[in-house]
Amino acid sequence: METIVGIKQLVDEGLREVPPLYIRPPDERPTITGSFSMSTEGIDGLPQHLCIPIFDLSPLSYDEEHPAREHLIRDLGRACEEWGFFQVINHGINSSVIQNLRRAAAKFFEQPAEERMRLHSQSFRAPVSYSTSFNPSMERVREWRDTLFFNRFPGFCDGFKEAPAICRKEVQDYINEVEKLARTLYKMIFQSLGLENKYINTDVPDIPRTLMGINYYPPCPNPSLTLGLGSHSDVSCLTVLHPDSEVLGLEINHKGTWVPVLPVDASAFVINLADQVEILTNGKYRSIEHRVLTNGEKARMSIACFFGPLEETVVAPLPVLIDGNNPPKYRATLFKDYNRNFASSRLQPNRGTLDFARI
Ligand SMILES: O=C(O)CCC(=O)C(=O)O
Ligand SMILES: [Fe+2]
Repeated sequence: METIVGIKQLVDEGLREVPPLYIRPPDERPTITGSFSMSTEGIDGLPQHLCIPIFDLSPLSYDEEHPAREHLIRDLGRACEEWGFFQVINHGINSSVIQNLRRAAAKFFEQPAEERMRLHSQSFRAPVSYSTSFNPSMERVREWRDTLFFNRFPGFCDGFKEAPAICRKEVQDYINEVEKLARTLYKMIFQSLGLENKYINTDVPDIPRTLMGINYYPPCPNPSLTLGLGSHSDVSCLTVLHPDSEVLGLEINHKGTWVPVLPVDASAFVINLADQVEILTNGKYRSIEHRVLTNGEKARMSIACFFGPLEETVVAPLPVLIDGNNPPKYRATLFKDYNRNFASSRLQPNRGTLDFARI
C-alpha cells in the first residue's frame, strides 16, 4: 500500500516546485487577479457588488417579534437567495474562544509529522482523523491541504471528546458555541421563507450531526498551478467557517464569477448553505460552489464546521414550497446515499454533488 505523506510535511522538507500530482489541468487553474485588502473604509480593490453580505447579529438578543429581528430575517432570506454565502459579526461568541482554538490548532500542526500522523486516517467516519487532500489514493489531482477532522454522530461517536490533548479543551469550547450559533441560524433561514415555528420544528430535518475540519494550507511554490481545495459545494445543511483573517484564499462562484471572500474582522464567521438546504427549499436557496487558492508565502488555516441530518434522514423539497407552478426539482434521497455519492463524485471533474438528487 502507498504510504501517504501530507502536504505540510512535503513543504517542510523543502519543496521548490509543485509536484506533478498537485498540478491542476489548465481549465481548473485559478486566475491570480491581484491583491485585495481591508481598510476601515471597506475593502480596497473589490467592487461593492462583489462583497458577500454581512449581518450584524445583535438583534438576536431581542425577542422574536422585535422589528430589528424581523428585518434581519428578511435580509438574511435575500442573501440566501442571491448569494448562498454571508458573514456574521456580533454573533455572541467570544473572540477568545476562536483565538484559543486557532492557537491550539496551530500547535497541533507545528508538531513533528510523526506525531500528527499517529491520527492518520482517510475514513470519513473516524471520530478523529488527520488526513491530506480529499482522497489521495483515488483522486486525479491532489489538494494542497492537510486537515484535522472531528466527527460527532449522535448515539455513535463523539470525536470532540477524543481530540488530542494539545487542543482538546479549545476544540470543545469552540464547538459548543458554534453549534448553538448554527442551530439559531438554521432556524432563521427557514423562518425567512415565511414558515411558522411549529412547521419548522416538526417538518424541517434537525441538524444533530457535526463534522469539524481544521484545514491547514501550507505555502505553495506556485499558486497559479494548484488549489488548496478544488471547486465543490458542501454536502450537509449549513457550514460555519472561521476563515483566516490574515491570509485570504476562499473564493465563491457567484453567478459565474470567482469572488474572493474577505473576512470583515478576526472574529467574523462565514456562513454558507449546503446541498441539503438547496434541496429542502427546492432550489430557492442555493448551495454555492467554492474553492480555496494557495498562497505563495504564508500558510493559511481555516476551521470549517458542517452541520447536517442523521444518516437515515430522507431529504426532499418541503411540501409547503411545492405547487403546480413550482414542481419539485429534486427527488427524495437518503442522506446516507447522498454522502456515499459525494465521496465518489468529488473525484470526477465538473460533477456537482447536487446532480445526484436533481430531477
Ligand atoms: O478554507 C476555507 O476557507 C474553506 C474550506 C471549505 O470549503 C471546506 O472545508 O469545505
Ligand atoms: Fe467547503
